[in-house]
Amino acid sequence: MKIGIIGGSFDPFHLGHKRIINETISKLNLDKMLIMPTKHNPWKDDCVANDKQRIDMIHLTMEGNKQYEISRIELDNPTNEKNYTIDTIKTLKQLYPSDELYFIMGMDQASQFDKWKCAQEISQEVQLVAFGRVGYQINENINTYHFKFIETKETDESSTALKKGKRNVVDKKVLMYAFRHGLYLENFVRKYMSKKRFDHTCSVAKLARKFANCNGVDGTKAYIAGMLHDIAKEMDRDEEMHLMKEYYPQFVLKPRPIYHQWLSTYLAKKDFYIEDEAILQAITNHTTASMEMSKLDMCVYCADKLDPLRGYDSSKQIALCKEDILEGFKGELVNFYNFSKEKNRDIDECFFDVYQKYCKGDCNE
Ligand SMILES: Nc1ncnc2c1ncn2[C@@H]1O[C@H](COP(=O)(O)OP(=O)(O)O)[C@@H](O)[C@H]1O
Repeated sequence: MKIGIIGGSFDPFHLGHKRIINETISKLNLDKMLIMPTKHNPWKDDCVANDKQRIDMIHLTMEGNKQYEISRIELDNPTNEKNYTIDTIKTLKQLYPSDELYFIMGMDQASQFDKWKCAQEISQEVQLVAFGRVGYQINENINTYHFKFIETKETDESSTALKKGKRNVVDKKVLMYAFRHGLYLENFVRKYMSKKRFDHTCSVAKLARKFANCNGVDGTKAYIAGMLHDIAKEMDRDEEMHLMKEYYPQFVLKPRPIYHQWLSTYLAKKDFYIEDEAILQAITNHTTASMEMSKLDMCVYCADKLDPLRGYDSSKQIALCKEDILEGFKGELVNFYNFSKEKNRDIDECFFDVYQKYCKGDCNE
C-alpha cells in the first residue's frame, strides 16, 4: 500500500490541509492518508484547542473522504519529552513494514528540514513530499533530501490566518464548532470593539468562567457569554436602531445604552452561530438582569460589574461570588441601587421588580 502521512498541530485543521491531502492522494495515487496531530511541536506555542477538539475539527473538514485515518501515534506517546519525527517514523515503519510511506509537509517546514533531528535518516526511511506555500521559497533541501515537490496552486490558508480573524480559511462547520466550544473567540471578537473594551471583554469572560467553575456551572458557557456580551456595544447608531426596530420592537423605548444586551445576543447568533439558549440568555441578561436569572446569568452579570479593569477594588465581592453566586448577585443589585440613588441616576423600571424579587423577597433558589 502507498500511505501518506501528514503531521501538524492542526489548531485548527484548515482548508489548506484538506487541499494538500486531497492533491497528494490523487497525484501520488495513495491508498491511505494518516493525519497525525502532534502532541507538542517543539517550534510552536501551545495549542488552543485540546486533542479531542482538534480531531473533531479534522473529521468535520474531511467528512466524505474515505481514505484518511487519524493516527494517534504522537498523541498517545507516553513520554512527556518532545516528540521528534524520526521516532514517529520508526514506529510507523514497524506498523507498516512492507508499505511505501510518503511524508508530507509544506514549504515552510521543508525549507527548514535540514534543522530537523536525523534529517538524513528520515529521508532514507520515507519518501518526503513538499508543497509550495505562500511566503516560502524552494531551497536546496528539496534536492538534498530527495523531496517530491508537488506543483500546485499555492493558497495562503493557515492556522495563523484564522487566529488573525480570517474566517474563510476553515470549513464553516469548523468555525461553528470552534465558536460553540469557545475556541479562537478572542481573535474574532477583537474586531468588534476598541482595545479598551476588548480588554474588558476578555477579563469579564475569564472572571465569569471562574465564578461558574466555583459554583458548579458550565465554565465554557460562561466564558462564551462573557466574550460575546458586549459585541454590539460599539455598533453604528443607525444600524442599531434599524435592528432594534426589526428584531426587538418591544424594547425600542428602552434607554439606548441597554440596547446592546439584545443586539449582542443577535450578533452571537448571527456571526458566532451560538444556539445554546442558556448562553444567549446570559448575554441578554447581562446589563439589566431579569426576573428569571439562572446561575450562569448571574456569573456573567457579576463578572461584568466586578471586572477588576473597571478600576475599583472589587476583591471582596469577587470572593463572595466565588463562594456563592446568588449572594454575590444580590450584593451587586444592592450596590447598583445604592450607587444610582447616590448619583441621582435614573433606574429603569424593570430593575425594581428584579431588586424586589432577589433582595427583598424570599429568593433562595
Ligand atoms: N496552505 C498550505 N499550503 C501548503 N502546506 C500547508 C498549508 N497549510 C499547512 N501546510 C502544511 O501542513 C502541515 C501541518 O501544518 P500545521 O502546523 O498544523 O498548520 P499551520 O502551518 O497552518 O499552522 C505542515 O507541514 C504545513 O507546512
